[in-house]
Amino acid sequence: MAVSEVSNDRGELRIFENLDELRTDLADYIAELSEAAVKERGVFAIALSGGSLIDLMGKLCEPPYNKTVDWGKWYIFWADERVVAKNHSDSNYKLAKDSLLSKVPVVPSHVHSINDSVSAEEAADDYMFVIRQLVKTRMVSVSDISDCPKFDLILLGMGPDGHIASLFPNHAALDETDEWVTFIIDSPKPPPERITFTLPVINSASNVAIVVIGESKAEAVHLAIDNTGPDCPLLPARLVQPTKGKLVWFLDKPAASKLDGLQFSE
Ligand SMILES: O=C(O)[C@H](O)[C@@H](O)[C@H](O)[C@H](O)COP(=O)(O)O
Repeated sequence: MAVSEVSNDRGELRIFENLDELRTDLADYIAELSEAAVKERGVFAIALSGGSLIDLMGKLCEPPYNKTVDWGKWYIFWADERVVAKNHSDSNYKLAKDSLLSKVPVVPSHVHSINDSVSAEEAADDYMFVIRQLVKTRMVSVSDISDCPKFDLILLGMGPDGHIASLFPNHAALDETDEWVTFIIDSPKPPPERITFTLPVINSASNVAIVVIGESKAEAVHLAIDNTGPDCPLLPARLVQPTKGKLVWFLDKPAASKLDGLQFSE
């Protein structure tokens, strides 16, 4: 149960007393969206990120979710990936596989990780091609206002600098509007080579969740959510504004500690 739930023009904020409550609510949220998408479209297209998010999704491997979620209907993607071998400890695919995907009955052919044997540029092109094929067969929906894929859910973490996926502050990748997937070779967070969904794809999703824990992110959470002045830096996380979809923030109390005017109610 969130200690505070508020909705404003930056989406719905769910703030939790402790990580166990956050984990349970996150699992419920994902399970409910999965059920709704499977009912409506027969499949659930979900994109993951790396970092602490994957550990926070851990409850999905436990009862009741491991049995009640329709895992066979999941189509799994990455909103961003490090361009390393799939068995490398930096791989977001490996992180998700080891901690989550290997513990639930997903269909291996529905797990769409990047081609790890080519350059970052080729991996981005290749990933876009893969997504395009799945849009054609409507395993991934298409936005009715852009030609972008419309994922049922995109899950993001956020760094202390306000980056989401592999879209970093002041990086040219933030301005990419022609491609669905782009690449960078100078990530400030190692490793340097990454591919990432672009903002138009993120903002075309039906649902986007940004999951942030820890005091080191409190300032970025404030800058990404509160109505700050024009002199404040424009963080990538602030540019997450789903056009028609719904944005939900999952925060623990330390991450939420610098939000303006927050009243914690029991
Ligand atoms: O591959 C990556 O590095 C991630 O996708 C990245 O966007 C991550 O989600 C944030 O950096 C937050 O990571 P933490 O939650 O571990 O701080």
